[in-house]
Amino acid sequence: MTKISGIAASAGIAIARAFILEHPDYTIKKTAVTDVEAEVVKLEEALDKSKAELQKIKERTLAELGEKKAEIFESHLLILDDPELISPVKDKIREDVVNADYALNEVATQFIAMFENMKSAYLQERAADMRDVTKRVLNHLLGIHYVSPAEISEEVVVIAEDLTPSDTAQLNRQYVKGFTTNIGGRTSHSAIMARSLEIPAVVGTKNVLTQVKSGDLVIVDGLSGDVLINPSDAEVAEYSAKSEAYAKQIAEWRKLRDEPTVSVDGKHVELAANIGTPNDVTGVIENGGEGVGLYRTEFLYMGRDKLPSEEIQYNAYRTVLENMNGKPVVVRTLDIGGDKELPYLDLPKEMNPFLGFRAIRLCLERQDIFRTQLRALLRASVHGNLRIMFPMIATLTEFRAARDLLLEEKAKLQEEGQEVSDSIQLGIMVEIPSTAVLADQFAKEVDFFSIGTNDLIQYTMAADRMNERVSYLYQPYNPAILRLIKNVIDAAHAQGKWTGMCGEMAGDATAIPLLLGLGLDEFSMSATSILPARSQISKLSAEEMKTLAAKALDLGTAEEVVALVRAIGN
Ligand SMILES: C=C(OP(=O)(O)O)C(=O)O
Ligand SMILES: [Mg+2]
Repeated sequence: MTKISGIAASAGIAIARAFILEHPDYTIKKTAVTDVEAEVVKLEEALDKSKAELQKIKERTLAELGEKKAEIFESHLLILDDPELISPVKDKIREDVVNADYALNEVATQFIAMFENMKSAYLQERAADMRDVTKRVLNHLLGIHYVSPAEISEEVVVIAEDLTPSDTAQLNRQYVKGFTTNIGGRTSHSAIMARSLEIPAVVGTKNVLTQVKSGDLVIVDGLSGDVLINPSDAEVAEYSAKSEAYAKQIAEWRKLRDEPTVSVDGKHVELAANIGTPNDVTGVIENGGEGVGLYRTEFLYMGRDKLPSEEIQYNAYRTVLENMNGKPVVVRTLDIGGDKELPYLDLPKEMNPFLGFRAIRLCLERQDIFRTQLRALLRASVHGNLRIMFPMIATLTEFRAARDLLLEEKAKLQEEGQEVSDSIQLGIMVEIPSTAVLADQFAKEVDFFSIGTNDLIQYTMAADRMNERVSYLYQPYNPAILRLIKNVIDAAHAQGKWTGMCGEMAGDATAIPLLLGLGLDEFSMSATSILPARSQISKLSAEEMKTLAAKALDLGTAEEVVALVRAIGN
């Protein structure tokens, strides 16, 4: 057995065979061939293998997920049978005397560009199908063995260098029992999504990919951050018992589902959930969330080929508001950039994407994108208790500019006779130190703050949240961070406003006593963290935590703060 350690990113234990997920290299070279007919045969064989594969996937999808989801594979099969695509590829092989993969790639690229430039949304979407199908055939031509995360159909633990948020979104919980990666941190977006999918995960192991072979038995302990490769029978038994104990603990927490969140001395706080898609609302309700404290709308913009229309967005926002049944829902406007990319926006590569053209900076420049989202939100506002929040606000001027666009769109909608709620609270994320420092000025103009510690910590400590090499500097408990949090909470309270926190720190058992003591009003976290947090708070005294927080603010290091909190035996 080999044991390696990483960062515990999503709780739970997974025991299954390893599935190595690697993104293939599709660099294609043009080569002059001597036997063109052999290339044509190669192409035909690759087409046949692709069709057989697609047929199988289609049948499985039909049986497991229904007709609608299986349709996509039917359309892929049709593309492979389409003479308008296949004949020009064969012609090119014969006329240009070139290799099959080159000819296919050239012809398909032209079709993709043509579809992308079509006016009809239906035809634009065909570009994505064409891209997918081409890759499948190229896999056979180039001898690449690639199975996309969506196609995994047996119980596995996924092993990868890194997972993008869109890879993670494709993971099927039924088969993917856990995952572990070389890079990433607890607040990288794949880790955040693993928590909402409730898939145990360990990230940032640095070398799991070189240690594990496909088919090895792997244990991923998302509670401790350990990964065991080819464990003994005794170890498998030990971890199975640990997994059962964890399941029992969850059942115990579930009893608190419909209870309010109150400390021993009667202080109420609100425990809300972070979500990425309307589907996540089920988890929020199952886990007793008192609201949605952060709806990361950028996932609505991912996994597609173009911007989502106002209607698509309106439906998503309305679904979340209706399903939350009057409970508050904080929707954050588009926060693209950093580790969340939108290939179809074709933005230039940046040296420091986390410090670059992202979130509100992009929205204030690309007002077409921003206004569409604001309209969709305003229209949806009549279906529940909507709160709107702007991400990455660095200056009051940015907030005012964003607020003015919102007000303009509201006035336009009302002129058009559309109903818009008059009680939408408008707040900002506090994730840039300048805003945390100047919170007293912001508090006069916003309705609420939500502290985004994932970014606030990385910007305050100058330590990339995705880079495990500097993860030792990523210190939620550093007194510098605690002082910024206190500044924000006090500034809000002085103006009669509330402060929430939607960074991962809000659900962290070591941070919770301090945050309660600092007077945080709303804690927003992964849905699965809500019940443990409720249980923890019910055993704490808010008054005592006030004293604890005051002591922590006076300490010099994160380690001293952790020791102080641990000493209360929480
Ligand atoms: C919640 C936050 O936003 P995101 O993780 O999406 O950057 C944060 O920065 O704390
Ligand atoms: Mg952020």
